[in-house]
Amino acid sequence: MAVVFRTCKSLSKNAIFTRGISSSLRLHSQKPPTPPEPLVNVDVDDKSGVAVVTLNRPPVNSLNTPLLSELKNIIKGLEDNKSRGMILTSSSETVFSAGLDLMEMYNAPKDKLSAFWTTLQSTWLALYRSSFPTVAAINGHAPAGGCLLSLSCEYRVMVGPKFSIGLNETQLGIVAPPWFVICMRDVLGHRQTEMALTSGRMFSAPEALKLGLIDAMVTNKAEAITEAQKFIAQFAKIPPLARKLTKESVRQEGIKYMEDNMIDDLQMFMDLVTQEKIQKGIGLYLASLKKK
Ligand SMILES: CCCCCCCC/C=C\C=C\CC(=O)SCCNC(=O)CCNC(=O)[C@H](O)C(C)(C)COP(=O)(O)OP(=O)(O)OC[C@H]1O[C@@H](n2cnc3c(N)ncnc32)[C@H](O)[C@@H]1OP(=O)(O)O
Repeated sequence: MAVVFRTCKSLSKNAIFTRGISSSLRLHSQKPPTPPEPLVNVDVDDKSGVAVVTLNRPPVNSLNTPLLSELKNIIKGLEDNKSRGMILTSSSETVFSAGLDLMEMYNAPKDKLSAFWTTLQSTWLALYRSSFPTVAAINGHAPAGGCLLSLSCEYRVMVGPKFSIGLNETQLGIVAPPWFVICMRDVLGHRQTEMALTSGRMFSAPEALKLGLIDAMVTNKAEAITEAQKFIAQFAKIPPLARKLTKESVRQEGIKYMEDNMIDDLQMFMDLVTQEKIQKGIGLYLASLKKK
């Protein structure tokens, strides 16, 4: 797996920024400061043109505005570079993503809350409608927003059996927005989605496989990446434009929902999340996570 520098340069603003800073600082000081780790890494394979995109925000890859923004820029960069495919995975050994960063929603000023949700909306749309094949290599727990990212890809390979996945929002006293529901329904169908979402149930990898929430279960990350590459390889001989238009057609409901309802969806989020009892609930949940 090789990092294509030209691609990375155009993909990660962070990469250009850190290179620029460190080379100029070297003139003035002995020890250049360590550049910050990117929140999302991207490695493009020279031969296949497939990108492995790795969420890298320890400890649990909770999705905050900067991470989502970086992910969106990477997806846009891959589009511009006519990527052959993208595999989304995590640098953590136990967590794919803990979902939305609850700190972004707790006692947050309205402008930050609004920026957070609109970044989530646009990042989701970029991933959901991406023209290239997408696979989630789910190498750890994937609750809520972590599950949403997985569902937005075309194929899911999960490391099992001990990790879990699901949309657990109702357990937290919050409501999965309609586009989360559409994503789940795309994959599970109406009845199983209703059962899963109303209970906020988290599924073990074997349960998820049985239900169809994931497509394959493997025992480690390397196997997950190999399976993901195999899925993407099957599109090598399919004309990309036909594939892209077909994907858009199949996913039209979700795409249209978001395009037509961005502002209303933001309003619903703001109205719900700023309620006192919801804030209290998020605070208690965060405290329970920290007490563990
Ligand atoms: C009708 C239409 C209405 C429309 C309205 C829309 C409203 C929708 C609003 C919100 C939607 C939200 C979706 C979400 O994604 S909410 C997030 C839900 N996530 C979770 O429930 C997962 C919580 N985390 C865990 O279960 C675990 O952390 C786990 C991922 C299993 C990993 O466990 P472990 O490895 O043991 O790690 P720790 O639990 O010890 O966590 C380490 C530290 O990370 C902090 N943490 C964990 N998760 C989050 C998070 N999501 N956000 C922020 N911080 C998180 C945790 O507190 C630990 O912190 P510290 O080290 O300081 O103790």
